[in-house]
Amino acid sequence: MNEEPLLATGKRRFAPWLIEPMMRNRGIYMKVAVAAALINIFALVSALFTMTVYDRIVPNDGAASLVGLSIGLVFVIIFDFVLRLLRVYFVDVAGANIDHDVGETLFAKLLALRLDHRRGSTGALTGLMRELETLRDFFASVTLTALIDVPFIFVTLTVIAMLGGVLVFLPLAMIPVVILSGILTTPALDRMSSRSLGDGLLKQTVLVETIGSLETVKAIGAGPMLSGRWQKALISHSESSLGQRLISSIPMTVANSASTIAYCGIIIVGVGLLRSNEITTGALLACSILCGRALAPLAQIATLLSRLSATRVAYRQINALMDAPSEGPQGDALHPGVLRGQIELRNVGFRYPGSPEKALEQVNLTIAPGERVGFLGRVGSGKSTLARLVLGLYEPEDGVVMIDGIDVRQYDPNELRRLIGAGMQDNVLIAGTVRQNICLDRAVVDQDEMIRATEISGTHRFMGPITNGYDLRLTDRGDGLSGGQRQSIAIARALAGRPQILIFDEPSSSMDAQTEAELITRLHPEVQGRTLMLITHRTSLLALVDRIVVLDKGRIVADGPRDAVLQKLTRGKAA
Ligand SMILES: Nc1ncnc2c1ncn2[C@@H]1O[C@H](COP(=O)(O)OP(=O)(O)OP(=O)(O)O)[C@@H](O)[C@H]1O
Repeated sequence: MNEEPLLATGKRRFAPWLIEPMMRNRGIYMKVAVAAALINIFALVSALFTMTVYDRIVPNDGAASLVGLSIGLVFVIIFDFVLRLLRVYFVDVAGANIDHDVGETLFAKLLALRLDHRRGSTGALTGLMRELETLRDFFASVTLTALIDVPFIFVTLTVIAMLGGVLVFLPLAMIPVVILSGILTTPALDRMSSRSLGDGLLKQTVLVETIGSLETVKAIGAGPMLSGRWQKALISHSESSLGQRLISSIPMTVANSASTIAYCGIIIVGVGLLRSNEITTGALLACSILCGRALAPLAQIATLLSRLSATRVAYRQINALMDAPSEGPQGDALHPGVLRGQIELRNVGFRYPGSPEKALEQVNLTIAPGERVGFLGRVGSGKSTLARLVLGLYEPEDGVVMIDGIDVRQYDPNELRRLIGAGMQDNVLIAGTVRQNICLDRAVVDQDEMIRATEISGTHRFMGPITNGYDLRLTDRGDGLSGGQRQSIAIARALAGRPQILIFDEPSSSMDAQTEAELITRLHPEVQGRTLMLITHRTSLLALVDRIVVLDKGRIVADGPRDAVLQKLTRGKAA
């Protein structure tokens, strides 16, 4: 089990993966700012309308003026309505754009992530990707526009001061109270958001693990154990989420109470001022309305602060993923057009992250173009690891792995792997049709090439005769097919496009002897002239190779012509 912590710590700077999409949307945010500014100005109008009605129209019985004012007010209300709708629309558009751009960068990063720098389990990584939604929710939230409202708090307060004099001190006094409540709760909220995210990832880990291997979980009776883990994760997550919600509600509640206190204060003090004729009734009413307007953004800022906390935690985690090293060279990668097929490992040593033992040690091996080599060795001797290093999935700790005399780290990893046909041990198929699984959107693999590959691998025999054969939809990992059928499709996938290098890791382990024998007969002409690395425990497959390399505890212990090595091994066993 991976013992690394799920959550990364530190680093707060804003990264280009977020800033650049935000900057690309600055035009939209400008429109939001203009709409928000106009909405704030219109908010003053209704208060001034009330004041005019009470101070000028009621005493003078000016019905005509009231009609005129009301018509003006209707226009203002319609404008305000349209602007509010537009504000929501623009913020949503910007949020969706940022979500799309960041999501694309994040997925590309996930694909390019060096396997030795992968943190946490599959479930935790899935959970981390979901945190993108927290970021999107923040940038697509209208609450964000509260920031634009902040300067207007002071505009509104100035109008209150002009109309009600000392009354302005009541809402003014509430501002530091609300800000202080936000500042004081932020550290606890940060801690709770971080804990809640960690607990959420733990929950996701149990969930993904259980769903991904439901059949095995049921078959081996691991349900109660996983139920226990799920219960624990649920309790922990609901506790931390509760704490998070509770703390985040404090500044919001303070803001609401502060608004009520200021409003009541204005009425109480205002009545005194009214009696001493220092203000008019209209001014008192306008001040009480404006007080609510002035403090409303504060409640929104409090909401923003609580969202900011969760967003900051999500940002840090995603940023840690973005900062992890990517595959391929730092500078310009080499783009191999074709490969000759020469493979060389020079003094290669390799250790899996966190493992005390080396999986490979001082491996020296040269495979000439067109040479077909079988790899034998006991369980855990390092055969699959060798294949992973040739594919550039991991980097060697010592020495160098070269293809056609070039360090594999210099190549563009995707292009290199497109030129190598690989059938790895687990034969995982991707959700989609059988055709998609074999062709993988590769231009070089047309329908004829697909059929040619499936005829060799044996897939055509079971997919050809059924109605929707190649369009049969597979669920993720290829569940719904037998192990041997999955293996056959994986072989077709590797052969399609006639790659110059072929790597097979136990290609026939799930096949019966008859199917395997037929596969060997069909593969024989196919592998001629290609470089073949064939990892196997089955001696029957060795008919395909001319040379055998034997590994033991990560070292090469025998290397030579097939029959000579096999004889040596048989003699060794007999002795
Ligand atoms: N992803 C991994 N993380 C950590 N250690 C690993 C990982 N994969 C393999 N190992 C370890 O590396 C060593 C070599 O494993 P490898 O899979 O290369 O052996 P193998 O010869 O292919 O075995 P098998 O015949 O069982 O497939 C083993 O000790 C194994 O425990």
